[in-house]
Amino acid sequence: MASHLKNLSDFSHTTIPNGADFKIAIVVAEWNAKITGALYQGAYDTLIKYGVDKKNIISMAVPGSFELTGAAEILLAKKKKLDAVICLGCVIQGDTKHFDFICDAVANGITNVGIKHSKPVIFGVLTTNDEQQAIDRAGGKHGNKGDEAAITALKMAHFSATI
Ligand SMILES: Nc1c(NC[C@H](O)[C@H](O)[C@H](O)CO)[nH]c(=O)[nH]c1=O
Ligand SMILES: CC(=O)[C@@H](O)COP(=O)(O)O
Repeated sequence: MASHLKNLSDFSHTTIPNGADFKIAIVVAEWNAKITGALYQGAYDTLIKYGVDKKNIISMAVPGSFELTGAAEILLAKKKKLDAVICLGCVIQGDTKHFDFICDAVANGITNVGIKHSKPVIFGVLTTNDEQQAIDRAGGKHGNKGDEAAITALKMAHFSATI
C-alpha cells in the first residue's frame, strides 16, 4: 500500500510486542538532518513507548545513507547483544543518477547485513522525489517512517526471540 494511502504511524490495528527485554541500535544519517532528526525522534519515542529501556537504545550517527550499511555491520560485529538495528536516512533525488546508486546500495547492503548476522536490520530510509515528500513522511501528513521502523524492529526482534 502506498504511503499516501496509509498513516505510517497508525498501529492501532496490530499487536506490538513489549520491548523491555530488547537492546536496539538506531543509526541515523546526517544528510538532510532536519528530516532524519524527525525520523530519529519518532523511532526513539516509539521504542520508549513500547517498553524499551533508554539504556538499551544505542544511538549512532553517520555522514550519509550510503554509510548506514557499514555502520550496521560494525555494530552487529562488535556488539553481540543487539536484538535489532534500525537504519534511518533520507535520500532526495538530485540532478544526477547518484540517487539511484545510493538507494540501491543501501537497500541491498542493509538486507545483506541482516542476513549475514541473522538479525533484523530495518530499512527506515526515505527515498523521495523532493523535500516535501520527505517532510510528509517524517512527522507530516503521512506520519513518521521512524515510528514504522521502530515498530518493525520490535516485531522482528520478537519474531527472532520466539522461533
Ligand atoms: N545526496 C544524499 C546523500 N549523499 C551522500 C551519501 O550518502 C554518502 O554519504 C556519500 O556518497 C559518501 O559516501 N546521502 C543521503 O543520505 N541523502 C542524500 O540525499
Ligand atoms: C541523492 C544525492 O546524492 C543527490 O541529492 C545529490 O544531488 P545531485 O544528483 O544533484 O548531485
